[in-house]
Parts: sequence; structure tokens; C-alpha cells
Amino acid sequence: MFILKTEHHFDSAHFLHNYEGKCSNIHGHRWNVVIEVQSEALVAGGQLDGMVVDFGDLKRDVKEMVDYFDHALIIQSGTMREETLLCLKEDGFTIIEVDFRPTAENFSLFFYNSMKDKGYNVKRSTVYETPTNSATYEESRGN
Ligand SMILES: Nc1nc2c(c(=O)[nH]1)N=C([C@H](O)[C@H](O)COP(=O)(O)OP(=O)(O)OP(=O)(O)O)CN2
Ligand SMILES: [Zn+2]
Repeated sequence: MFILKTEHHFDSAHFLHNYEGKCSNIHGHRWNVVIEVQSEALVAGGQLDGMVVDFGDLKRDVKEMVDYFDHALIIQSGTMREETLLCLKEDGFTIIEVDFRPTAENFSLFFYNSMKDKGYNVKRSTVYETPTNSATYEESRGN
């Protein structure tokens, strides 16, 4: 089995709704996203001879997916008053609403599925919220 790994980061703010502790306040992270794709076989012949996929293509797709979230305030839909949201947007702030609580775990699943949707055979997706805290999503064996 061949496994290719690439990573890219984004800098964004978030908060955890219904959380008791400092993470209920708006704060920022450098989120590092590590994507691994797998294949039993290598391409034979042509430009991709001896590769699973071209690192260039893989890196471009991960960057594109991750850059969407860069320099934004990420909020779980329904966790901020509409008036507050409107004011922030009117004042030019970039707000990205997601339909999940923005935890490292949920982001790892989100990026796993996004890469799968792009056609990659994803092995696992890991999201670092801090240099020492990360969450990984991978499918259980048998799936
Ligand atoms: N299982 C999870 N636990 C927590 C998550 C998460 O995504 N998954 N997220 C948070 C907060 O977002 C928080 O920012 C991270 O908390 P913490 O580890 O306390 O952050 P720091 O490293 O910045 O802590 P310091 O001790 O102040 O350095 C909470 N939990
Ligand atoms: Zn946080």
C-alpha cells in the first residue's frame, strides 16, 4: 500500500458554543490540515508513471479546500444572533458558517469528505488545532 501525505494550514478564529471554558470566547488558531491518500498500485506509463497521484495536483486541491477558511471567523450556524452577524458582515468581516461545531474532530471529517468528493482515495485526515492537539478521521476497517 502506498500512502501520500501533504499538508496545508489556515489561520482562523472560532468559538465553541455551549462550551464551559475559555474556548467559548472567540479565539484564533493556525489550523494545520494533513491529508493522506492511499493506493495499492502506481500509475504505469505516461506523465504519472510511478506515482499514486501527482503531488502538485494533491497539494493544489488541499490548498484550495483549506484556503477557503483562511482569515475568517468560522461559526456554527445558529450560534450567533442574526443582528450581530449582520453587523460583522456589513463591517467587512469574513464570516464562514458551518453546519457543525467547529472542533478539530468535525473539521477532520469535513476535510476527509471534501477530498473524497474530489475523487481521492483518502486514507486519513488530521487537523491540528494547536501544534500539540490534533484529531484524525479515518474509516474503520471493513468499510
Ligand atoms: N476534543 C476537542 N477538545 C477541544 C477542542 C476540539 O476541537 N476538540 N477545541 C477546544 C478549543 O478550540 C481550544 O482552542 C483548544 O483548547 P486548548 O487545548 O485549551 O488550547 P491551548 O493549547 O491554546 O491551551 P493553553 O493551555 O492555553 O495553551 C477545546 N477542546
Ligand atoms: Zn479553539
